[in-house]
Amino acid sequence: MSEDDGALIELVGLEKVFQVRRRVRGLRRERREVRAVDGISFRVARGEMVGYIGPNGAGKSTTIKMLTGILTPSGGRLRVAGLDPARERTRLARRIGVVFGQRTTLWWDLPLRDSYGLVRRMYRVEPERFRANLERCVELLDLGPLLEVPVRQLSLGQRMRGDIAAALLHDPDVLYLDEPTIGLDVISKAKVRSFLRDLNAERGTTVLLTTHDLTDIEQLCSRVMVIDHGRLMYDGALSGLHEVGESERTLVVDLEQELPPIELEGARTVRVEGPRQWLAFPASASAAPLVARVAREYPLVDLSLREPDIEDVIARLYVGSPGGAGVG
Ligand SMILES: Nc1ncnc2c1ncn2[C@@H]1O[C@H](COP(=O)(O)OP(=O)(O)OP(=O)(O)O)[C@@H](O)[C@H]1O
Repeated sequence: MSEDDGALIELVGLEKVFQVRRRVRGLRRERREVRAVDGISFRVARGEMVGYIGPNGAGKSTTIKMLTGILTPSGGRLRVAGLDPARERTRLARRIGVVFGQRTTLWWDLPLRDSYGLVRRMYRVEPERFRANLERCVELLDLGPLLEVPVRQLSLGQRMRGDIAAALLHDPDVLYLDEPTIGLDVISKAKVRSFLRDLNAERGTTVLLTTHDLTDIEQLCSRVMVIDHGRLMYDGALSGLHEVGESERTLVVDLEQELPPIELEGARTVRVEGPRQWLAFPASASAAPLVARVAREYPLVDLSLREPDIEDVIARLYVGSPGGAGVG
């Protein structure tokens, strides 16, 4: 791959196998292989913002670690910004930024400003560029009042904003975000999301986002990849998940009086509460014939249609996979 064809990240049949030793019966040990990433291929073009989701243990972190060069793949090919991450880790570090929601890359005892100074020296960012980038991050992430505060005194939301700024001071082409909104309150989440949207729109920064919060994906990513058991289960628009997840829509009907569960072909009554009943039917089917039949055969007062909840769709997708688990 060259960077000219627009792909900034390219994986071809990527694999990572861990050898784990388990103690079995007394002192005997058994070797076991864990295929954490089991032949994954995808391309991410410059400027894309892609969600990378899956249940716990699916292989997301292992993929990200290979993309940053921390782990060496067991098989397959991998290029990021035209570089081989494991072999050219130092050169790659100048092109990527990484934010882990669960841990900070900042120095606990130092005020944010000093942490940023260290980042500048580590990445040898030119003073002018550093000043401009810092100014921009401070303004957009509301960091002004926090610059002199030691990191250990920051709230989780403040620290996360501080971490995001630290990952961007050297103008990376690619930003990996691992659970960037985990544990944040509603306002902090909104701030982080709006900053990432602006960053992507204005700078064209390519973003790969791992999250368990589907609102992050809904609000930020036009494309989502679903991984389970180290394999790519889905790669496409978030809306397309409804089709592969065999999701259902729900017709909520209010009848004139309490009645036994409605029985109609092509729908099943999933809930009855007094005169209100919930009818589930395949999301791919049209609602019109069902509505017409309910109206014809039952004393109807009102009705409404509910679209499938994306969380349900993804949970279904995981459950449908071999040995699948629930949403992590
Ligand atoms: N260093 C390691 N040694 C052995 N097995 C590992 C190692 N790192 C990860 N694994 C295993 O590889 C599989 C994938 O783990 P990974 O951390 O990539 O999943 P994940 O999708 O990031 O999960 P989570 O959402 O819980 O962070 C799991 O079965 C895990 O136990």
